[in-house]
Amino acid sequence: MKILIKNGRIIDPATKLDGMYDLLINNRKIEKVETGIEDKADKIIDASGCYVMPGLIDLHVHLREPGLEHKETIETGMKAAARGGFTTICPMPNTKPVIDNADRVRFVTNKAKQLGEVNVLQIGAVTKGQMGAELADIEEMVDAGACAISEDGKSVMDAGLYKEAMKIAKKKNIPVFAHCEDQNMVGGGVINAGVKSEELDLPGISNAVEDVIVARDILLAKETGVQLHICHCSTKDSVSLVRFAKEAGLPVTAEVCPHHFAMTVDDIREKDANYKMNPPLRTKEDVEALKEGLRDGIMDVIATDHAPHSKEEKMLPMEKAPFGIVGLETAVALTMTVLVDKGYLTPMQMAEKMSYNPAKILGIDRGSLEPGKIADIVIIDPNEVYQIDVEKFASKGKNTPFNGWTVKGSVTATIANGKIIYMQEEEHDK
Ligand SMILES: NC(=O)N[C@@H](CC(=O)O)C(=O)O
Ligand SMILES: [Zn+2]
Ligand SMILES: [Zn+2]
Repeated sequence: MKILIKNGRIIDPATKLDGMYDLLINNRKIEKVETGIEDKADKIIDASGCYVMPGLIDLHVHLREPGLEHKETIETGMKAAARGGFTTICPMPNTKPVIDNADRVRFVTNKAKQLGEVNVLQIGAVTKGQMGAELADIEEMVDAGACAISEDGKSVMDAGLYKEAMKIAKKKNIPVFAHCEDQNMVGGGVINAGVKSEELDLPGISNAVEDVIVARDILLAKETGVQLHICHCSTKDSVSLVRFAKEAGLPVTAEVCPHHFAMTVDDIREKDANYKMNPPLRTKEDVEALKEGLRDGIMDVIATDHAPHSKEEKMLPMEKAPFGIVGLETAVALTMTVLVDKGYLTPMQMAEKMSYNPAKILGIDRGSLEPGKIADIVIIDPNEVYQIDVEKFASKGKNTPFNGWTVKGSVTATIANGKIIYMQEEEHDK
């Protein structure tokens, strides 16, 4: 099967190529990237006016299977990924049961392989049942294919135990993905602590809840030498701490989620649980620091933290509803609209943060458009203006505060392992 992508703007961080070229896919691999390719192909895609980037890699999603299929399944999550331009996704282990042994890693991996072409790399838990008391079977999980370990949903509060896990991760040459939240400081908080939480009479979450664990985990990475990736950074001081770690030469990387740079706590107008996520939406000052951190290369990755929940769960009062919003099908639009279109990031930097850097963190041979590589590709129309409509999502989760937002930038096609897994058909509503 040959696919020829004509007239696109090829943006490839691996080769630093940014220009108008054609790209030919042959037998699941990229064969050549040149001007005026005239080879016969089974399918020709006209990418005029579009960006052609390496397929996006999301280091942080929640697929909810096994056990929480009413929120999302591996299948619906993979469809949402394809629609969002993602060719590789890393599901977190906070399912029911928790992914804390080799069999469960294999269960997700095998099921995903049967279902389609999106590359699904499972993350294993740090402790058994994510209970924080006893280490999970980390070595066996890595041998079964786990790409990283994480306790996402909470922090491992026992620093001694976490340090042991880090030593094993270091030995097995995998990164630790850290959810940073001091359990003893949260105090039932639901949104950012400040004027808004007082106005809405809701318990608040201070920045320090995140920052103290970011600092601790960086110091643990220093002591163990483990590759530490800090999930969903939301505060100004998180950015400063990551900057400190990088200046000290530590193997630390960090991610920012679109909602944390696209909205502030002031966007919460009423008690609507679609605005409830962990960490919470922060202040303008924090958002500015996150955007600058992304621009300046301190923050390496944009990941979605796609966290689907059912309508019923999100209809509950703010204090009772679960934390989390969906993100796979809005990430490109929000990144394009808020960062690229506004000049914070170049398209090349976007490709770095959504594909090239995640591939490097995982140590996988993807995230590049170089001839010879696996053909994982996303085509993005940077100029299409439309409204986000949750009813069009492939995800079961419709929980997002961005429904109805007017955005600029859409995914027109996604190709994984040389196969077209999504092609935009309908025009979006203007
Ligand atoms: N981010 C969230 O608000 N929720 C996530 C857990 C997590 O990422 O910490 C979830 O699993 O729903
Ligand atoms: Zn988390
Ligand atoms: Zn998460």
